[in-house]
Amino acid sequence: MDSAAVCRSEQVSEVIKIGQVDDVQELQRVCFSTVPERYIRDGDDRPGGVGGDVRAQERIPVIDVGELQRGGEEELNKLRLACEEWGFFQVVNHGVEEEVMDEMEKLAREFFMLPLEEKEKYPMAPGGIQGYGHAFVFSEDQKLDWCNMLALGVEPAFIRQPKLWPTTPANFSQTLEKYSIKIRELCLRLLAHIAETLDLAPERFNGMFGEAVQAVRMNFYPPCPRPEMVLGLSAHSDGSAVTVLQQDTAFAGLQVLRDGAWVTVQPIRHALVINVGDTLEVLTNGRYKSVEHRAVANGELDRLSVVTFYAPAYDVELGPLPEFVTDEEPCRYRRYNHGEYSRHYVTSRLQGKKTLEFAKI
Ligand SMILES: COC(=O)C(/C=C/C1=C(C)CCCC1(C)C)=C/O[C@H]1C=C(C)C(=O)O1
Ligand SMILES: O=C(O)CCC(=O)C(=O)O
Ligand SMILES: [Fe+2]
Repeated sequence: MDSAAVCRSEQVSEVIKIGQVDDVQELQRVCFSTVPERYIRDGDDRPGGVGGDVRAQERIPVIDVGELQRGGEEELNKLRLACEEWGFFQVVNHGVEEEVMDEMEKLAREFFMLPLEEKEKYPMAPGGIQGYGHAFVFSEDQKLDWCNMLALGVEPAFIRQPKLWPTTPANFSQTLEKYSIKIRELCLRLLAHIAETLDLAPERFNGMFGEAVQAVRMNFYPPCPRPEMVLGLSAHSDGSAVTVLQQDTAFAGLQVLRDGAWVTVQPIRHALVINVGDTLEVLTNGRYKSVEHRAVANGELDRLSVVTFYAPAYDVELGPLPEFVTDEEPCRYRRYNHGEYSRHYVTSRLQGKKTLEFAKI
């Protein structure tokens, strides 16, 4: 693409038609003052839209995992409250070394800074889920997110598509392996503590997940000339059991829906953001709920997030655990196969919590 191209709408739509519809970094590079129509959200769907108040002052809870590991009752109570009332919290003293996090962030950033031709060596197939591109786009009239993404299956080995793992920058794959091992350990610890908050045996969740699925999605949000009109990432809940999100501290781009308003997650350097996914909502019969969240773009700054989804194996059958089904709390979700849910999730648009209707009774 010619970087000196004059910014006319025909040219922008040509960019879209020649298959670069999703590459917002290219749009930003070539034509910085214009945002193509497909990215412009309808009023209510915009960051400041009606019914979408932003409460920037509120803070999601911060949990000290070291304290949980030491058996701290107070911290466990904080975790229970965080899961019950927020579905979102940040963790500190989480055991993932800062150097490992920094290296992952650096290499992910370097990947997104590569020329488009290089990144396109790892293409996400249309309607696909792994590789570089835009997932969750299924029709021409669908609004697009102001985001580029690289998504990769990590564990178990059979979900990996090694051809989609970048060989540039050097060490990307090695670093992702190392990072994923540490994040997996954290997921195991967190699920054990979450089980404790529910008076379940610590191994209860992991014991039923089989060969758990772990996938990573790296989201890059370049600056946008009209950030008030676009979304970096559409509102959604995650299909996982838990999600671990690492974000840079440039600006606060992640927002969580709470009591009808969007609460901004203020980045804390080297903390990780954790959220309850749809799987835990089903297992706890809605006691802990997956929460809608979205990302917004910024006029001057870019933003990177590295997101790990941790979920049961595809062959696991799920439904509310008997402990959470009582006369007062009747069963709210049917039993289903998690592989089927994963398929349903990745073939649906990101649209709030709509995907979970799959499981609702
Ligand atoms: C773009 O990808 C996603 O947003 C995503 C996909 C995750 C996956 C892969 C990249 C490889 C194959 C496995 C899996 C589908 C998990 C989101 O993941 C959510 C959706 C489900 C279901 C989940 O467990 O996490
Ligand atoms: O980038 C963010 O802050 C949000 C990312 C996210 O929610 C996701 O990848 O599922
Ligand atoms: Fe998410």
